[in-house]
Amino acid sequence: IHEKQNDNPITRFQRYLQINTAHPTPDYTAAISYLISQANSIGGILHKTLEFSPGKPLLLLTWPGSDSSLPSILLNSHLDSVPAEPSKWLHPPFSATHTSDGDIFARGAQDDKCIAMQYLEAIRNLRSNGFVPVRSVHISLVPDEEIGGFTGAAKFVESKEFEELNVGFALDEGQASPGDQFRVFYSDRIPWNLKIKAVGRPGHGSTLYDGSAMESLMKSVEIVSRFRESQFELVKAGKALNSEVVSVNPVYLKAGVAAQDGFVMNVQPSEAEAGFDLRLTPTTDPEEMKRRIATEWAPPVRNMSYEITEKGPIRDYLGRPLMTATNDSNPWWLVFKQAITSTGEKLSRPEILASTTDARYIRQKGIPVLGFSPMKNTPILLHDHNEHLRDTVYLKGIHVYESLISSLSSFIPRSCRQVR
Ligand code: MET
Ligand SMILES: [Zn+2]
Ligand SMILES: [Zn+2]
Repeated sequence: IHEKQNDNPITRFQRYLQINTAHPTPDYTAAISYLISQANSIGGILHKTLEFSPGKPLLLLTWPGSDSSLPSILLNSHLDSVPAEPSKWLHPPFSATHTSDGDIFARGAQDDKCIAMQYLEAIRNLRSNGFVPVRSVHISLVPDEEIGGFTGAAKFVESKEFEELNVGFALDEGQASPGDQFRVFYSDRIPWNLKIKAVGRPGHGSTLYDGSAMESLMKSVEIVSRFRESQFELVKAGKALNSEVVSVNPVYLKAGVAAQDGFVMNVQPSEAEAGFDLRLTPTTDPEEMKRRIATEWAPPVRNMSYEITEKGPIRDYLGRPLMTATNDSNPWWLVFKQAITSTGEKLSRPEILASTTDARYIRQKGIPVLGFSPMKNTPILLHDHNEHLRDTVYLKGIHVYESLISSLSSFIPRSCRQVR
């Protein structure tokens, strides 16, 4: 009884949540050694730690299948979390406090440490029921997703270790569903970091003159805001989901001598800059977006310049948008859907994810990936204060993964069945 109290699915989840994996100093070493200890306690799971960028370890766990010639199943989860502001939380963000209501409070409870532990718990249960997978099941626990994945998943998918996995289908994180149906994501939006900069003649703070850096930048901010509104209107009118339009949100403004100390307030600066988080839909024409930025948002006639940092790929290796088919043409989709419905659960219409995940790097290789986090009747709290997950929702998710992992790992396409 004592052991059960101290070691059960909830306490094992809490222990993972208590490891501080927040940027800028995520404790990858502790997270990985904890996950290895969990894999060891399950038994029959191989582990390998890879390091593609210094100080950025990646853990690969493998539950070997009985037929290693078949493409494998990959379950991905990132190790890192975004920072939290502890003073704004009801419970410390790395306490993993379990309240009397059943909620578990922690940064990472939804995004996305839940799925890593749920994958493992599902395998633990399947193994103790004597289930043996046909296809190998791999779990990748990757660093640095929250800062773009360049030093994590992006390097991993280009490695010989990844190629050797021969992945046929992958699951990655999704997002909570406030309603009674699970959500599933077939694509992500594409993040661009945009900086626009204006230069102009400096001048006395009392003078009205044309073409100051501030005036130019403010004109641009207005134009960007109008574009933002045009997109938001479509959402508000119910014509599109958030994830089906282009979003642009200002994330910083930088200008002026006054910005440094606030004392000198009589100088109009010679440079002014704004930064935006821009998210394209998977089918947005990137060239058209660039033309808009160059001609309307940062035109040289207003002495403006811009810099776009594309955070990851836009098209796959064949030049197609990074989208996974969710129709009969994709047998994995049918297996996925069936595995969910067989647990008595419902799936809502497949969506594009408004944010962005490491799934884009795997899709770029031409591998089908679905974004899925089994959290329903749950408020969407990723990156928010008081991120939490209900214990019953977490436990239900383990059973959903048992169904998914057993179905996906034993799936044999019709064309192969005859030969066998
Ligand atoms: C900018 S790369 C993606 C980081 C994070 N997952 C986001 O969507 O914002
Ligand atoms: Zn995430
Ligand atoms: Zn996140």
